Amino acid sequence: MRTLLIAGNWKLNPTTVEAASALAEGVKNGLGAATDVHVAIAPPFVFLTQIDGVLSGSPIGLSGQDMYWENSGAFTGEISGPMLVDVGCTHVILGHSERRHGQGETNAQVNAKLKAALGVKLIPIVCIGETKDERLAEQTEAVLLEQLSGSLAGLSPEEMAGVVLAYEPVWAIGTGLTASPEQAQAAHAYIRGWLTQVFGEATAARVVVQYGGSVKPDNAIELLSCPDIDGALVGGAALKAADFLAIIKAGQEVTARGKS
Ligand SMILES: O=C(CO)COP(=O)(O)O
Repeated sequence: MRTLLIAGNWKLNPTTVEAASALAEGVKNGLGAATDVHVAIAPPFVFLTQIDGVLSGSPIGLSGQDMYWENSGAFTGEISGPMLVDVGCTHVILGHSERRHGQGETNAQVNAKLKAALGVKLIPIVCIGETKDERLAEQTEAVLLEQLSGSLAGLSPEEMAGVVLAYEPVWAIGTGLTASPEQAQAAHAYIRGWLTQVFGEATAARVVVQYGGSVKPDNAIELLSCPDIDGALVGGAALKAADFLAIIKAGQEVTARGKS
């Protein structure tokens, strides 16, 4: 079985280094040394150094929320892969819908960032997912196909095996609307099928595909129990240590029970 990855995307929260440190401390203390599921948090860039210190000695991964495809140079406002590595990051989120739709980020740009991330040995978490209108127009699979083929273009099977995908239906993000386990599993099965076709069965079986979109303590078990859902990318509920820890616990329960 793939090891579940429960990751917290803090987005533009919290607004002070004290609050960010306290949140990270709460997650670290609650988790202890447990490693049966993988855990990562993605604080805002400016808090990464401080939080790397807080996480010292814990198995929790540290993630950037984005990065640029060049390593250095005249790119005002950007953050590069080597910089993330230098401040202790292990992961980086790429192509989040809030960047695709809010900042006009394209599949080609996500692909360039992905290759740069792999180049510095960061574990990329590549986000994909359809909008409400696209789902209503029955375009979900067409949108996933375009995002998968564009964002993951040119990867070898070995590189692909080290990439995490996050299926985040845009209509479920921050809305309290969660994809039903059936809807989520169907999308994940489509993604796994595409991976099998393009990269082969052995690689597809290794790729961790998270679900994201209003994951909460009370819906985590049923989502994480789905055969092709290998973790969660958590937004709002990752801002309360107790809620995030409860989602991690759900992952640990599913892991202990095993999936069919
Ligand atoms: O966008 C998300 C994680 O990247 C999900 O956010 P919410 O959990 O707040 O819906």
